[in-house]
Amino acid sequence: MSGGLHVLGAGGHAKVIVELAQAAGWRVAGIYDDGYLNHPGVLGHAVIGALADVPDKPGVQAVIAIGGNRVRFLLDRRFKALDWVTLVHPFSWISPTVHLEPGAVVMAGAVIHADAHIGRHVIVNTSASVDHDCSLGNYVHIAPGCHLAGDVTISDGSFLGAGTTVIPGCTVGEWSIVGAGAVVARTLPANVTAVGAPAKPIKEREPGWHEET
Ligand SMILES: CC(=O)SCCNC(=O)CCNC(=O)[C@H](O)C(C)(C)COP(=O)(O)OP(=O)(O)OC[C@H]1O[C@@H](n2cnc3c(N)ncnc32)[C@H](O)[C@@H]1OP(=O)(O)O
Repeated sequence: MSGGLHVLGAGGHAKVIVELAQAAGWRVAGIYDDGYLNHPGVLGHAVIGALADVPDKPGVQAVIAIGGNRVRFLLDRRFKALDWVTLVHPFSWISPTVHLEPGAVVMAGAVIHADAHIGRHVIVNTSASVDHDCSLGNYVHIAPGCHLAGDVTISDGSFLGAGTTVIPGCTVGEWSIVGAGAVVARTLPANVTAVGAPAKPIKEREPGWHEET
């Protein structure tokens, strides 16, 4: 932790990430955002440059503080050399059998049970629970208050809105969006937006939409 933590993004989510990092013992080394000019700062920390100014070198420890899954996917692809850290809030609980991939963040009040797998740059947001044997793919975001029962799979890039519940054994396909308050009671396909209880697709996107720049 000696060089401190470089934070990519300076919006509302960055406020939560900065406080999470500090609670976990990190010093903020710098915050970067393309809207850095005249930025008021993040909780007293200046925004020191654009994303292009991030020193993309081995040994530079960093986290992406942007809630949009596609943006985290693109930044992970852009910054090849950074050492992505995992951040775990001291007031969360994670089974020692859980595997967290680089860049994953776990907010206050979250609980992750045995043998869950948490992918790259995943956000397990405030007071979410992830039960035994769940698998969260890369760039997933489960918003505050989501509850995943056992053996659930959330595939790469998918977003679960606040308060979503997923029943045991269900899968959400890649790069799908589930509306706040939904109950996922059947497996959902990739690249859809689904809402309601039970959650049903209401919109569909072309596969690969998240790759477009
Ligand atoms: C700390 C943080 O803040 S983390 C961020 C947490 N953020 C969230 O939880 C936001 C979750 N987002 C939502 O639920 C959004 O409403 C989305 C993603 C489902 C909206 O998707 P869009 O494609 O923009 O849908 P749109 O707003 O056009 O709505 C389409 C229809 O679905 C309905 N709808 C939208 N959201 C929901 C929902 N959560 N549950 C039920 N119905 C919904 C709309 O009323 C609309 O119905 P209508 O066609 O009968 O008028």
